[in-house]
Amino acid sequence: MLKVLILPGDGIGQEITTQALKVIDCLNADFNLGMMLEHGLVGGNAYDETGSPLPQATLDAARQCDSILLGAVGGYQWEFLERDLRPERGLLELRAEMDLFSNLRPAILYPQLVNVSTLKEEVVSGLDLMIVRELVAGIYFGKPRGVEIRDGQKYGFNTAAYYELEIRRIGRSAFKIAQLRNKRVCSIDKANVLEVCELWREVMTDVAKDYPNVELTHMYVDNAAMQLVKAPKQFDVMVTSNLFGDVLSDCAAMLTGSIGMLPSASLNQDGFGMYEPIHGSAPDIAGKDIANPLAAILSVAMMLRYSLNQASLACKIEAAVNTVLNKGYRTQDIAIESDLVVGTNKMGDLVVEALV
Ligand SMILES: NC(=O)C1=CN([C@@H]2O[C@H](COP(=O)(O)OP(=O)(O)OC[C@H]3O[C@@H](n4cnc5c(N)ncnc54)[C@H](O)[C@@H]3O)[C@@H](O)[C@H]2O)C=CC1
Ligand SMILES: CC(C)CC(=O)C(=O)O
Ligand SMILES: [Mg+2]
Repeated sequence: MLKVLILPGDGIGQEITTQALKVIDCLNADFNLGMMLEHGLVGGNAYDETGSPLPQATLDAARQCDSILLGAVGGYQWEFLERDLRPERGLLELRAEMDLFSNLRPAILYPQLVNVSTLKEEVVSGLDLMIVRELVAGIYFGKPRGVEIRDGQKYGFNTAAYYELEIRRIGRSAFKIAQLRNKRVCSIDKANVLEVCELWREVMTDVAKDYPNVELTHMYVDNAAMQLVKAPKQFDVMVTSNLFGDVLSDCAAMLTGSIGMLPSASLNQDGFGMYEPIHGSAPDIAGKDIANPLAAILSVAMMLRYSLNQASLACKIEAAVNTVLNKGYRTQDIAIESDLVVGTNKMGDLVVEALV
């Protein structure tokens, strides 16, 4: 029996996870998946109920399950809490506690959405790139950090830091993935300015020696942002640090039509994973039944493929998403005038219908 911990979180996290659960229920009922679900709290909801954005019970459950499915965390009402109590801190801690250092963010343009991308068809059609983001170190975790009074005024500071081993292991993840794809890794850094990136580049170059069939190139992050918009199909695998990966993956998401289309996997050394859409809790649209649940549903597909050894069921989910898009159904974020616009719930139902 596969045990999966469900952490819907806040805002649209709740609505989109409900749709992903419909898909899991269907796979359990009709395809004998045998997935047992446990539900837990994380983020703002967890803070409201327990006083912590990552309750001990959630962490204990995370340590005892085979995989985690997470919605999203955060919301306006928690923005003024002390930083360690904020929803985002709960998610960051969960990633760190489970050592989920390898964050895979595939940006794939479904052909049905080519006209929804903000870029021209010839620039984006056929886009299939993989962003490999380091997830448990770098400036999101570096110390010292804080805001204090210096020289009679407020002074804010964070630390961008990587150990060689932290760079080496994310490098290996990227090269291994590239070996299964088009055998090209582009490492993104800012080595012209930052010492930490100088080390990043040096270590990536060294890791590359173990993967002679994969081509390694380097690119500065400012240029990478431009190239993603100018000629995104030049990339196969992009490997980068925590902050740069966070920013570049939101950018890449828009090439596919919407941030509501991008799933992700966050893996540790043993292949244990947490799966979540790359978007946040979208408080601006929460509770309106308009959020796109496809990133959450496609995150279930990634879970089946990367952690649960069920690649054929993963393909079934992806095929079902394709079928629904082929029929012209769209949530608002990926709709153009001629499409059949449906809500979050209906989109979940349509994917389930296409599955069976
Ligand atoms: N992994 C996580 O849980 C993340 C949490 N956050 C948190 O989420 C909250 C909102 O942050 P934002 O910067 O606004 O980022 P966001 O990703 O939540 O939203 C950005 C924009 O994209 C839209 N959007 C996002 N997901 C969508 C979906 N599935 N369907 C249709 N439209 C969608 C939103 O309506 C909004 O206009 C903050 O509290 C932030 O800290 C942000 C990013 C990641
Ligand atoms: C902790 C999250 C709010 C960071 C983020 O934006 C992300 O992981 O995509
Ligand atoms: Mg982000």
